[in-house]
Parts: sequence; C-alpha cells; structure tokens
Amino acid sequence: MTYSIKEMFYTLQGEGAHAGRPAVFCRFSGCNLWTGRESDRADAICRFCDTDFVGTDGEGGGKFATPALLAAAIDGLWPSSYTASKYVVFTGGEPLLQLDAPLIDAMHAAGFTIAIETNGTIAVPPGVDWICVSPKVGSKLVVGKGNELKVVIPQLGQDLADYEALDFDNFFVQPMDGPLAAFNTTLAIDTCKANPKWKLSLQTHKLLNIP
Ligand SMILES: C[S@@+](CC[C@H](N)C(=O)[O-])C[C@H]1O[C@@H](n2cnc3c(N)ncnc32)[C@H](O)[C@@H]1O
Ligand SMILES: Nc1nc2[nH]cc(C(=O)O)c2c(=O)[nH]1
Ligand code: SF4
Ligand SMILES: [Mg+2]
Repeated sequence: MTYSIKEMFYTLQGEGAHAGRPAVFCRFSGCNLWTGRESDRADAICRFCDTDFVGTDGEGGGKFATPALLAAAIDGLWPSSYTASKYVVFTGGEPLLQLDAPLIDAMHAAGFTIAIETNGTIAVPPGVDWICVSPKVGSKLVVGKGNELKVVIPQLGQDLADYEALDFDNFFVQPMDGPLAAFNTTLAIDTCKANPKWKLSLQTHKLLNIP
C-alpha cells in the first residue's frame, strides 16, 4: 500500500515514559476522529487536537509507494554514527489507519524499535514494541492493553476511574494544551497527588521549543 506521510523529523520524544529519548517521528496523514479542517473541529469527536496532519506537505512528508521506501526514508534521519538504539515513533493523525505488517517488518529489518501514539480505536497489529494509547471521550476504546495510557485532561464527561482497570504498565495524565493550559497543568498535578496511580506527562518538546 501507499503510505501518506505528513512529516518526518528526528527529535526527542517529548511525552510519557520515554520523554527525552531520541526518536524519528513519522506522522501519518489523516485521522478517524477529526478531518483536520478547522471548520469541522467543533463537530469532531476529538476537538482539542494540537496537530496539523492534513496532506503530505510537511518536512520530510510525501507519498511512499512501498514499506521499503518509507523505512529507508526514516532510517535516513537516524544518525549514521550511532545505530544501536534506533527508535521510531509512528504518530499522526491516527497511525493505525496505515501502519501495517509489511511496514513493521521493514522497520524491524532496518534495526528499529517501533513505538506508536494511538487514540486506541483501532486494534494494534503484532510487532509494535511500545504502545501508547491516548483515549478520547466520545470514541470507543478497543485497545485495552499496552505500555502507557496517556489521558489528556480534562475532557467533558471524562472519568479517570473508567481507565484504571485497563492493562497498561504506566498511567499518565497530560494537561490539555490550549487557552486553559496553565489551569489544566495545575489540575493534572493535583490529580496525580490525589491518586498516585497516575503520573504526570508534560509535552516537554513545547517547553523546549523543539519539534
Ligand atoms: C496528535 S496525537 C496523534 C496520535 C493519536 N491520534 C492520538 O490521539 O493518540 C499525539 C498525542 O498528542 C496528544 N494531544 C493532542 N492534542 C493535545 C492537546 N491539545 N494537549 C495535550 N495533548 C494533546 C494526543 O492525545 C496524543 O497523545
Ligand atoms: N517531540 C515530540 N514528542 C511527541 N510525542 C508525541 C508527539 C505526537 O505528536 O504524537 C510528539 C511530537 O510531536 N513531538
Ligand atoms: S485522535 Fe489524535 S490525531 Fe486525531 S484529532 Fe485527536 S489528537 Fe488529533
Ligand atoms: Mg505532538
């Protein structure tokens, strides 16, 4: 299949348990919970997205006709002098609309550990090494197991208790960015202190002004 990629870049994972880890980010185009058009945002299932995932016009973006071509482009962003810890984060948009077994195999063949950032509405194919699920109120969560659950707070109608029996190794709350970011950060800190099952995830790349 042909993969549609919005952008690709080499940076540090900003969020969650792997914050600070060098990674190639591969951002797929398209999402099942929002069109990405501002005119549709108010009617979308997911209304707080901070990301432009429309089209293929970003840095390193484009259409890749085969898994081998996409894997080679991702590999080309990793520093050639140090290949022991190759790490790719597939995000989007919603990566599970496009990530498939041939691409997973091609990334492993190139020596990469594979992470995904997903909204949890689509089953994860075998072989993904690190699964981060960020559930969205109003959507049906089908991925109940993974490495980290990263809940953006607050969302209208949200109850964190609904997530606490799921099978994840780490439970994070992440303050919703936007006009209420400062308030939401205080809320997230208070949430973790009141219920230490939860840990704080900050979008450190935004604090650092890196991609
Ligand atoms: C842009 S999404 C792409 C991956 C996938 N569609 C998802 O939602 O998990 C990447 C991460 O950013 C989070 N995110 C999106 N908008 C945000 C915002 N305004 N504030 C904080 N986190 C946000 C998502 O919840 C997700 O964990
Ligand atoms: N540095 C950095 N870390 C991230 N972690 C998750 C991101 C995403 O947009 O999925 C992201 C991102 O866009 N940049
Ligand atoms: S599910 Fe993820 S990519 Fe889609 S609109 Fe929400 S935050 Fe953005
Ligand atoms: Mg982001």
